[in-house]
Amino acid sequence: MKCYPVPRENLVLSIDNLKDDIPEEYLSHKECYENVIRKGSVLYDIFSELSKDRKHKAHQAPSNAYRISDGIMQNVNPFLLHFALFVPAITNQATPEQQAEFLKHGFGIIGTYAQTELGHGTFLRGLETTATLDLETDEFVLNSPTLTSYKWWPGGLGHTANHCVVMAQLYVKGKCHGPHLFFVQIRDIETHEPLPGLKLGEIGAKMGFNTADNGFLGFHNFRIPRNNMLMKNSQVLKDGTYVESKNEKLTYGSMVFVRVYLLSDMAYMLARAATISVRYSAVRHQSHIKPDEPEVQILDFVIQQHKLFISIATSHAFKICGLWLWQTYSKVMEDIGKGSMDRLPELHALSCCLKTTSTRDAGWLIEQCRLACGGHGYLMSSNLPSLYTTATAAITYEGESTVLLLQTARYLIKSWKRAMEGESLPATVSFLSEYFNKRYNKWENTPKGIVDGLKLVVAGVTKMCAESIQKHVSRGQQYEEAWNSSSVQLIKASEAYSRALLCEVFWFEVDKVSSTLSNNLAVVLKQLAELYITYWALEKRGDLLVYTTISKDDLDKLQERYEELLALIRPNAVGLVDSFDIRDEILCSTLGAYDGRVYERMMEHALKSPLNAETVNQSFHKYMKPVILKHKI
Ligand SMILES: CCCCCCCCCCCCCCCCCC(=O)SCCNC(=O)CCNC(=O)[C@H](O)C(C)(C)COP(=O)(O)OP(=O)(O)OC[C@H]1O[C@@H](n2cnc3c(N)ncnc32)[C@H](O)[C@@H]1OP(=O)(O)O
Ligand SMILES: Cc1cc2nc3c(=O)[nH]c(=O)nc-3n(C[C@H](O)[C@H](O)[C@H](O)COP(=O)(O)OP(=O)(O)OC[C@H]3O[C@@H](n4cnc5c(N)ncnc54)[C@H](O)[C@@H]3O)c2cc1C
Repeated sequence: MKCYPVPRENLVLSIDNLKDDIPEEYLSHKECYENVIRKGSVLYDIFSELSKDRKHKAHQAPSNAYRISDGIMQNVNPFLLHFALFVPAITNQATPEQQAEFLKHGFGIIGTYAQTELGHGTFLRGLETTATLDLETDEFVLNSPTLTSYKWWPGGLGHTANHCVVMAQLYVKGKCHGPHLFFVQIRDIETHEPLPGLKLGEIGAKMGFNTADNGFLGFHNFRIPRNNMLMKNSQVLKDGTYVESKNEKLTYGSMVFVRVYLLSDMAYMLARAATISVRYSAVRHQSHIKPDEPEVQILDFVIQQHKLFISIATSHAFKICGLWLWQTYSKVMEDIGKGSMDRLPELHALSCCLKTTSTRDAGWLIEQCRLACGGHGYLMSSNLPSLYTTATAAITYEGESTVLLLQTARYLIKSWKRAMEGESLPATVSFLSEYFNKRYNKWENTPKGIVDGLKLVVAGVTKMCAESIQKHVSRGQQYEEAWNSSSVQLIKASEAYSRALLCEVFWFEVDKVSSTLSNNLAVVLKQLAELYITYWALEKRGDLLVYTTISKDDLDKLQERYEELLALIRPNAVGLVDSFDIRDEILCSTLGAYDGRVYERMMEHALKSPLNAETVNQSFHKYMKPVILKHKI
């Protein structure tokens, strides 16, 4: 994509529309939506101008351009779903002819991804919306047969989108073929009124994501052409013949795409939080370390470093693992294009557990960054509350975290069985065979040794799960019941697996590139990678004591090394967050701006509160005064 400034004369709306008179947090729910549409429409116009030469391609990494909207809107862009899922669903699931047809208007249509329903989000096979082929008219008839079948949650569906990709149960000649995707227009392009046969609205205020305009949608005998089913993988022919996909799970491909991408997105969210809290901790002086010396920068407290440096390290871990996972994704998609589905289960397993761990970690680490800013972190103007609610939404959307971990566990158990049967396994799980064949070394107190130890934990917990399932089966439970009985341990296996993966990929990728970097940079990157791995070894010390030969003495040495690393990173901490290179306009934080004018910015922002527009609020005269006067002696 060419990144030149768009000439103003090419834009329908003035760039001045991007400015806010009142900070977003003081607006009502409705005003907030209208405000982000005002700003979002300018951005949409700019993005479409910038993308004019960019051809939509399947499995293409998202452009970073959308980061700009993080600065323009402190909340979520209601057009996000258009870029994040609507267009990718079409490019990945539609035939080339359909893509040309559905995307011919480019940015002239605004779409969303309507899959989740009131009654089902996780269990896709349980979705109730139906798409029934009418052979006579060559159309599908869409219906929402129950209240629980209403689409519920899609971003931008409430008021913004005029099209969507809908997941519905496909019925042909009375037979259900399971969930399939359909391209559906939902609003008139000119009037924006919902089309007849649809019931459309917004689902109401949420914990965060409030400007995402999440909506509901019901269908009543709503007709679309047969060709509107996305037919790259499976087809319905004019005579009603159903042509099966090579793998029915390819329909879930758009979710895999976003799950893979979320790792990089979480790296960025965490970089923003770390930048704010590390800069603030360098500006703020409070309390003494030595009683007779001046008050210190709070960043000099080792416990503050412990709270914050893990966020810097984790952001790098996610960024590097995100690239690795993206490359894996691209390779698997290329293979699928050539007809080989061999690595699809592995990709699914990797993307499920890494999406879960990265979103969960980002959530609690952003919260930790907020707490590390004391009271001021609680202010909306710090931007940490907003970062937190946006990041934690990702723990649930695009696949609920427990559910996705159970998907990875399924793969681990299968792989364990294959190891027992002597089959060779993909590189990402080959350590299970080594464990089964008892080929493991004595504990080694190095990053590589820790990575090996974490893999032993995965293998040990996976073995325990397999035995637990077997035990329940031998006591008379069906396999699926035994699975449910063992689910606490299965989650543990998946969590351990994602931690081992993150540590391994981070360490080995940094090691690999370090020879190409300047010595200074290589040293700092390695310190961050080692900090990350040592942090997790100490956090998981219980598991390491159970499943490896680590000793108390080894753990004491690791603790010592961890504290050494904090001290080594301390002088570079501000430089490290500066190197994330996030502009103040995108950081949107009174606490974290580059110039360190924390207190001045806080006061300037406080004065923007509508309550400060007058010295006495009218509610005083209306309500307080009569009460005060009544009780006045
Ligand atoms: C300017 C540019 C801007 C660009 C912007 C980019 C920005 C990105 C940032 C992100 C922003 C996102 C915004 C918010 C979006 C939220 C959207 C949503 O939530 S949308 C809604 C999201 N909703 C969800 O995520 C719903 C979650 N639920 C699900 O995905 C499924 O129901 C399920 C996977 C849980 C089960 O499915 P089910 O059919 O019951 O399957 P079974 O369990 O019976 O397993 C049978 C076999 O299938 C296998 N397999 C399964 N899946 C896959 C796969 N994908 N593949 C391969 N294999 C798969 C499985 O391993 C097993 O294998 P085996 O063991 O037999 O060998
Ligand atoms: C901010 C936000 C934006 C969203 N945007 C979109 C969108 O654009 N488009 C869209 O289609 N959807 C969207 N969603 C919906 C989202 O994808 C679903 O909410 C999500 O997939 C979780 O499904 P659920 O709500 O059915 O949770 P549930 O599955 O009902 O989860 C409830 C509890 O049940 C547990 N549970 C469920 N099944 C199992 C199981 N098999 N084993 C063990 N435990 C289980 C879960 O772990 C959880 O604890 C969005 C959601 C949010 C919060």
